[in-house]
Amino acid sequence: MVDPNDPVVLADDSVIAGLDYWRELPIKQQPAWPDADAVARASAQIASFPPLVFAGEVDILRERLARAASGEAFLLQGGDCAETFAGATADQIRNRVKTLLQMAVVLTYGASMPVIKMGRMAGQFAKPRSSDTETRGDVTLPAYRGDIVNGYDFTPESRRADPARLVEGYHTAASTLNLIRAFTQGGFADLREVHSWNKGFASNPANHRYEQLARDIDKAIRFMEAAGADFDELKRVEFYTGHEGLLMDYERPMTRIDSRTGTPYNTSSHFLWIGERTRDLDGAHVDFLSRVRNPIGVKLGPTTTPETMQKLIDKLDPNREPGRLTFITRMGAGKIRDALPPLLEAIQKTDARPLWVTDPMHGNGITTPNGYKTRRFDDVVDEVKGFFEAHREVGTHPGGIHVELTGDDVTECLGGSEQLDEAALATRYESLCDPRLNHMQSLELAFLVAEELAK
Ligand SMILES: O=C[C@H](O)[C@H](O)COP(=O)(O)O
Ligand SMILES: C=C(OP(=O)(O)O)C(=O)O
Repeated sequence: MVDPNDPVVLADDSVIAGLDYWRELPIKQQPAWPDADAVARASAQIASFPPLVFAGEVDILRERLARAASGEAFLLQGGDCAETFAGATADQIRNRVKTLLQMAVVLTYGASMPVIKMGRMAGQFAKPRSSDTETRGDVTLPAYRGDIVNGYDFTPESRRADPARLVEGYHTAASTLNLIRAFTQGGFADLREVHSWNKGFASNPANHRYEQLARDIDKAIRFMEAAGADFDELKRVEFYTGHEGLLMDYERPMTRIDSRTGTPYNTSSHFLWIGERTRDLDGAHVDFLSRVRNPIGVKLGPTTTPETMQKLIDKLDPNREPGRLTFITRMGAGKIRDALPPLLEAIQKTDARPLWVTDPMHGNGITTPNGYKTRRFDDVVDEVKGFFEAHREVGTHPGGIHVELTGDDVTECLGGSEQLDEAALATRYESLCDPRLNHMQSLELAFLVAEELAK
């Protein structure tokens, strides 16, 4: 039995109270690994690999998120529902980064507000599922839990949880992050490249609107350059990573002791969130993530009560540290206007000031008669509007948006100005789990959010 205050001796001999107490607690959504020794070997190997992100970067992000929580910045968080190993190609990573940069420009320009850019990238490999199994015809197999656990192909071999995937997950995250860093630090993300981010995407109304905005930005930059401004600072952008902190056999060995402060940081990504299915107050995920220094997000669905919210705050942010806690609401378009205001009102009566972010995707899932999991773009837009309305009503800050998106022209969500219909879903549905906004729908959403922010 582990005592929550017992010191835990880590591989590097640092001693941290309670870091492994989660092992004593109920835990959800973990794979049924067939070979415990192989998992232990894979975890030990990961523990010996270098960190993917550094504690100093994590601290800067916390400061940035604190600004968003107080209404001085806005968080844009987006990327695949489930990253795949095969999808970690230069083209796909670049398209996602370009899409996020374009959205960030639309938001920054439209709302005159700094935008914190964060990819659901370089680690979003593990998925919680509604059911442990999937049945097709008369065959039942383990559900696909993300590439870091098992394969998507519907065969017993592929669906078997394979610990070697943990190590592959680390390497895929490392190469993805390497490319992200090259794109965002090496000149590609320079604001003077604002036009080139639009290149390669199919012509559509959102792209045209973007081109117009890019021309305005260009003009402003040329004017400032002529006036002697030094734009070297524009060459690099801060870009952070985040994923669901779900798979403990990956997250625990990626947690290291910061040599500066002697405290634990999860070095798999800058930001981690706890999902709607694993945010039990007495569960393993909340306990473990309460003990790392990274900024932490928690998904809040429509049944969240003010009492639960308060307990999550006390557990995850006992010191009320600015930027530490983000609530990501995913209520559903039909529920947000009723479900969110009571939470916002309750928080106003406390000393807590979390960052509020809307996830307009996860409460709006539907399945079409032809069997596709999808979302209506109109519902996504409606939830975003409901989020802003609720904050305006209560007087709190709408601080960010969290979306599942891709830079590719997939057909996974219904609607948008291309008016994708049910038949179109069959043409390019590529997500292995939930449907993502395509490039155009993502840009359209950014324009809408910019308008809401500017109101
Ligand atoms: O992304 C979120 C969840 O992993 C996903 O919605 C679960 O989908 P399922 O209900 O098909 O398991
Ligand atoms: C599983 C997810 O969301 P939620 O926990 O809100 O269902 C997700 O964001 O991938």
